[in-house]
This record gives sequence, C-alpha cells and structure tokens, in this order.
Amino acid sequence: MQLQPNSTSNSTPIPISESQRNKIPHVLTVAGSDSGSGAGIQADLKTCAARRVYCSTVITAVTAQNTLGVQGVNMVPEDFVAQQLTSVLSDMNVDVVKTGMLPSLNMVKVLCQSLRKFPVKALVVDPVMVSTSGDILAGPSVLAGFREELLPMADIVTPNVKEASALLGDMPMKSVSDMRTAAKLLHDLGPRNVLVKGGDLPNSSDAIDVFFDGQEFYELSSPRVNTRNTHGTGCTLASCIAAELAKGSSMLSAVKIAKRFVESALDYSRDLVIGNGAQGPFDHFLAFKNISQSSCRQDRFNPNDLFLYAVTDSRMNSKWGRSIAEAVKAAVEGGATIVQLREKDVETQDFVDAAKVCLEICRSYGVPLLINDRIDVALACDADGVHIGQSDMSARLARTLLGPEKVIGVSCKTPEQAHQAWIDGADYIGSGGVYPTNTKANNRTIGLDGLREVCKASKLPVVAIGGIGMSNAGAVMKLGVPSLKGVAVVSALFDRECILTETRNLHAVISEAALLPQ
Ligand SMILES: Cc1ncc(COP(=O)(O)OP(=O)(O)O)c(N)n1
Ligand SMILES: Cc1nc(C(=O)O)sc1CCOP(=O)(O)O
Ligand SMILES: [Mg+2]
Repeated sequence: MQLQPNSTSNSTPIPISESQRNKIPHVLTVAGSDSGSGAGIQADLKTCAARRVYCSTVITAVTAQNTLGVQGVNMVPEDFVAQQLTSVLSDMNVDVVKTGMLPSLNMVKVLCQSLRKFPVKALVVDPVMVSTSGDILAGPSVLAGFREELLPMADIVTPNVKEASALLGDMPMKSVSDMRTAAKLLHDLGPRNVLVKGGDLPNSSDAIDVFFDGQEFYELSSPRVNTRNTHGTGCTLASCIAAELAKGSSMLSAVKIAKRFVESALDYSRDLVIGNGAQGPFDHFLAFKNISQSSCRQDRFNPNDLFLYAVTDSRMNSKWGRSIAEAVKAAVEGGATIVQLREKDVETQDFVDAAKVCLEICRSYGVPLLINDRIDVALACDADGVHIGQSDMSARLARTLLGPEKVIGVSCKTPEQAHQAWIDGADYIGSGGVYPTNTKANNRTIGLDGLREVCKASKLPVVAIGGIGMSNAGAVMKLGVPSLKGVAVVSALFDRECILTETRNLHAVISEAALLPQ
C-alpha cells in the first residue's frame, strides 16, 4: 500500500536560533537493511549509537539474510531513495554521509545529485559489492558509477582487497605492496583519502590496512582476532570513521579510532554465538558492558590501549634537548597506544601548559593521555586521566575528584593491592618492577613471577612496567595471562636518540610476541 504524505509534512519549520541549538554530530547512512542486523543500516545505527553520534538512515535495499548468507534482495525504487535523501538532507543538519550498499547505477547517480544539491562536511564511501558470505550486492554497472561519479566526491573510500581489485579492473591483490599500488590508483580516481583493508589478504597474521592521503602511506596493523563473528566489520569501520569525522576528528585519527573500535568489539565478541552459519554478527556494545563489569568506568578507556604505554621523563628530555611535546609526538607517531606525562621536575604551570599541547597531539592520534601523580594538573588540562602510586592520593579519592569518566591507573606490586585498586574504582593497574630499573629510585623488583601473580589475581587489566625494553618485552608479553594487556616503558623510548624508531621497533617486538602461541 502506498501512503500519501499528509498535509502537515511540508509545514513551515519552527525557527530555532543558533544559541538554542543543542548540536549533536550527525551521520546519514545510505545503505541496505540486513535482517540479521549484523551489517548494513543496522550496523551503522549501532556504531553511531556506540560512538554517541546521531544517525539518520536512507534505505537503498531490503535484504533477507542471516549467518548462512543472503537469501533475497529487494531494491527500494530509486525515486523513493531520492525522496528519503531529500527529506533528511534538506532538514536535519547532516554532518557526514556514509554510503554502503548502492545496488544500481541509477541509485549512485541519485545520491550524487542529492549531494551536489545538499553538500555535507564529508562523504565516506564503503564500496560494498560482495557480502562477507560471498553474495553479490552490487552488479558491474555500479562499478562505473563508483569510479566516475561517487569516488571523485568522496573524502575517503574504504574498499577491502576484493573491492579494490574490482574497482581497478580485477587488479591482482596478493600483498601489502599490491595494496599500496591499489591505494595510489584509487586515489587517482578522485577521493581525497583511501583506506584499503587487508583483512582478507592471504597469509597475513595481522590485519594490515593501507591508508593513503595522497602524500603519505600509513600501514595500520592490528592483531587478527580469531573469531567467526566478523559479519558487518566493513560497515562498522566506515560508519565509525564517519562518526569520528562528524565529531571533528582529522581523517587519520578517525581511521585509527575506527580500527581500534572494530578490533575491540571483535575481541569482546569473539565467543558470542548468534545463528548457525559460518559467519556471525558481533556486539557493538559488549565492550562497554565488559568494561563496566570490570569497573572500567568510562567508555573512552579500552584495555587494549595499554598495549604500548609510553611514560615520559623530564630528565631524559633535558638530557636529549627536547620538549615534552616533541617527545610525546615522536612516541605516538611510532605507535604508542597510551601516554603518561611523568614529569617530576617541572613547575606546575609549565606542566599544565605542556600537558595541554601534548593532549592536542594525543587527541589527533586518538591516543589517551594520562598525568602521573598530579590530579590538579589532570583537572587543569582536562587530561584523559591519571596514574597514581601506593604513596600517592588513594584511587578512591582520585575517583571522587575526577568523576566517573576519567581513567585511573594504580601501581600495584601485590594481589592485595590489585584487589584494593579494583574496589577503589581504578580502571587498570601498572605492575612492576618486572626488571631492575634506574628510572625509579629504590624500586622493588617483583620479577616475571611477581607480575604473573598480580595478573592472575587482578580483575582489572594490567600493564607491566620496570626495566622493559627491546631485549625482554617479548618475554613479558608471552606471559600469557589474559589480564596482561601490554608494557609501559620509560628509558627504552625516551632515553634514546630517536624515540620514533625505538617506539616502532618495540611495537613490532610486542606485536609479534602477542601473536605467538604461549
Ligand atoms: C603504568 C605505570 N605503572 C606504574 C607507575 C609507577 O607509579 P608510582 O608508583 O606512583 O611511581 P611514580 O611513577 O610516581 O614514581 C607508573 N608511573 N606508571
Ligand atoms: C615509573 C616506574 N614505576 C615502576 C614500578 O615498578 O611501579 S618502575 C618505573 C620506571 C620504569 O622505567 P624504565 O622503563 O626506564 O625502567
Ligand atoms: Mg606516583
């Protein structure tokens, strides 16, 4: 039955002044519906909700699908897709448009027309052609539409290797080097940025994606999560990029955040069982549920952030003649996943000023920044949290002062201290000294055995610290206790000539060790 629009549908809008507007970042997804809710419109809605971004929807097709595959596809008439686009774009202050399944050439044309009429801040194109189950979702005629009309308008296009190959006339894609070539060739078609996703690349232990912004190539790698629940990862990644762009992130930062979001959702959902088929959906919200169960009280903290924890040292920076900000920038560029400013000799106002600059750097990379000891400095610069020790303010009091959103880490040498940190509302613990260190005076070494004991007892994620560097980080990561999430390092990064190289090398070592069987 076709319903006619009622007479109020075109009524005059009520004027709202700029100051009355309570703006929320807004993504419009133009995609197909997945009845199993793993991918498509449903994945986009869940992703945007998880990232706290408003999501409106233009539905291009309705699919009947489940974990076994796609049983049917019903296209929405093109003129009705155009009508949905006009309804949303003409009225709802969309920041970013993200596209998924566009099943006909005319649909691509209709979308491009609407975007020319109602320009938005950014266009994210996920060139969906084949479902993860192998079913065709867009025919060859759509390829021409992508190449000639949509890609030239895109701020980023996010093909997997099969889609990149199809867009480039069946170019062979067997290696990261092929992905780089493809990224360059796709960029020549007009999009401002290209992300070629290497998850399907054969013989690769990591999920390596190649990002190209027209000037620089970035290889973004994350450990492959061993799970059947990967249906909808492409839609989720693209809509998370769109959500972060809508919030104002730079493109590289949006891509990094999105990659980490997908990685942690897959990790948390690895054992979820929905459906009987080969490929299941994952839970976009499970990460938050687990975090709150384990007392990680804020959604910006992901335990995987502890993977490579860079802790600064003012004396080392003075020795090498660099500013705190220079040191932090080099570490995050090298792959540090979280940073702590441990500046024992800096005047308070200088500390606050430097922390603000570092915070900007870290935010642009999607990396959290914590302050050592100084709750006042953390509050003054609105850092992401603090790290405190047994002789500092209690975690309970820090939590009261900082509120539920900030990250709190506590140093613990014993299972009892780890238990207390959990009771007090900490988010993670730092445990050491794993090895002897010159960085912290009179520090008791607990060794790998002491670390194992703390990790086994801890309900919170743990990062190991103390004397860790290239020669022994692998041994720490191979401890194989699930709560151990990474290594925290001072001198092996900051008491070196080139922080960037040292961070890169250490990242490679711990990534390899984390993948090896225990
Ligand atoms: C990640 C991490 N773990 C442990 C510490 C040590 O903190 P603390 O015991 O407070 O000692 P100082 O760093 O203040 O000397 C840390 N900073 N980071
Ligand atoms: C700051 C700190 N805390 C430790 C603890 O055992 O809690 S060991 C330590 C110093 C770590 O420096 P490096 O990586 O240079 O050994
Ligand atoms: Mg301290």
